[in-house]
Amino acid sequence: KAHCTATYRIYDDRADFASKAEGIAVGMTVGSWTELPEAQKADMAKHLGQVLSVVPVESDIPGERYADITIAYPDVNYSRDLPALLVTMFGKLSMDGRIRLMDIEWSDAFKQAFPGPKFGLDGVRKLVDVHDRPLLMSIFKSVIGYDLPALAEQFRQQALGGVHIIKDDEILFENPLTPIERRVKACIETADAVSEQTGRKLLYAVNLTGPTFKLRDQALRAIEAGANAFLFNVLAYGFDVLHALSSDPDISVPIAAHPAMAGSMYPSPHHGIAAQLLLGKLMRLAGADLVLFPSPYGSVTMPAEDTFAIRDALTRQDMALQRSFPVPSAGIHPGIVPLIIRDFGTDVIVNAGGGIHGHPLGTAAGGRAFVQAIDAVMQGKTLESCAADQEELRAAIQAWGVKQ
Ligand SMILES: CCCC(=O)/C(O)=C/OP(=O)(O)O
Ligand SMILES: [Mg+2]
Repeated sequence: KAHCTATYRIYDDRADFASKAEGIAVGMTVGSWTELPEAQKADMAKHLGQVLSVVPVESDIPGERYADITIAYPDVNYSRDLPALLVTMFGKLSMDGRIRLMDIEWSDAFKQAFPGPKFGLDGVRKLVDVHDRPLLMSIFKSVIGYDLPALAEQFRQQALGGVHIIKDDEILFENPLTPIERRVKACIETADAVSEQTGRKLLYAVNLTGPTFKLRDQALRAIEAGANAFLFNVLAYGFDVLHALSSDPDISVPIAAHPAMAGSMYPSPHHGIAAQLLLGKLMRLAGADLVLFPSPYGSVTMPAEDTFAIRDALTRQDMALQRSFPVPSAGIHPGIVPLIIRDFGTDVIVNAGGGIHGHPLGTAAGGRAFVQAIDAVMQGKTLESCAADQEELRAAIQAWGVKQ
C-alpha cells in the first residue's frame, strides 16, 4: 500500500501517547473505526491511517514531556499535490494543541508528480559558469521609490563588484516606476554591458509578484523581456504555486525561494513546521533552485542546527531530485564568509544587501570585499592576512570585523 508518512512531536504532560497517535491516525483519515459496521470496515480499511511508531521522551521540565509519533497516510486519500497532502497531515491537527510537524517522507507514487528544481545547484553553476567555489549574490537595498535610471545604476554598481547574481529585495512589487518588464530590460541591458567589460556572466532574480492567476503570464512576459531568474515569495502564495511555476516548461529560468512569512511557522518548539521541512524538503520538492533562509550568525538568525538541517535537506543526494542551492542570509558581511564556508562548504551562495551597499567605499567595493574574502578562504588564508594589501576587504573588516 503506497503511503506518505508524517512525523509529529506532541507535547503533553499526561497523555497516553499511543492512544493519542491512534486517535490522529483514525481521525485524520476515516474519522472513526471501532464504531463502523463490520461490513463497512472492509471497504474503509484501505483509507485507514496507521501508527508506525511512538517514541516518548520523558522530560523533568514541566510541560516538556513529548513523544515523536510517525503516521502513515494512504496515498489513496489525497490527490498528488502538496495542498492535499499538507491538509491531510496537518490541516485541522495543526490547531489541536501543542503539536509540531517535524518531517514528511513521500511515497514514490506521490513524488512522481514533482520534478523538483529545474536547474538546481548544478544548473545554476552552469548558468554563471562558476564551479567549486561559493557564488556571490547581492540584493538591491533600498528599492522602493526608485525610478529605472536609479535602479539600473544601483544594479551596475552591484555588477561591477563581482557578484554572480543580483536579486530584487522581496518587498519590491509591481509599481508604476519600475514595472517588471521595464525593470528586467534595464537591468539585463546593464548586466550585458558589465559582462562585456568583465567577461563574467550575471543572473538577475527579478521578484515575480502579483495575483496568483496572473503569475504565469507575468513570468512569460518577464522572460520575453530578458529575465534570466526569478525571486519568489513562496510562503505568501503556497508551495503549490511554486510547484506550478517550477514544473512549467515555458518558465525556463531558475527560481530563488524567499523565506518571507516563514517566521510564522517554524520557530516555536511546540507548534508549526520544522525549519528543515518548511525551508528544506518542501522547497526542494516544490522546485526551488535556490533557497534563502536566516543564517546562524547574521541579523535575523536561526539556530545553527536548524540551518544545517536545511542545508542537508536541500543538498542530500538520496532524493531523486536536483539539489537546491543553500543561501544562508540576513546581516551577512565579508567578516562572516569564513564561517559560512566552514559550515556550509563551497556549495553555498553568499548573499548580502547591507553588507554590500553599506561598505565604507561604496557598493562596488562591497562586492569586491566579498570576492576578496571568498578568495582568501578558498586559498586557506585568514581575512586579516589578505586585508593588508586589499583595500576593500580591509575597509570591510574595519567596519564590521571578522566573526569568530
Ligand atoms: C533571509 C532573507 C534575507 C533578506 O531578504 C535580505 O534582504 C537581507 O538583506 P541584508 O540583511 O543582507 O541587508
Ligand atoms: Mg530582503
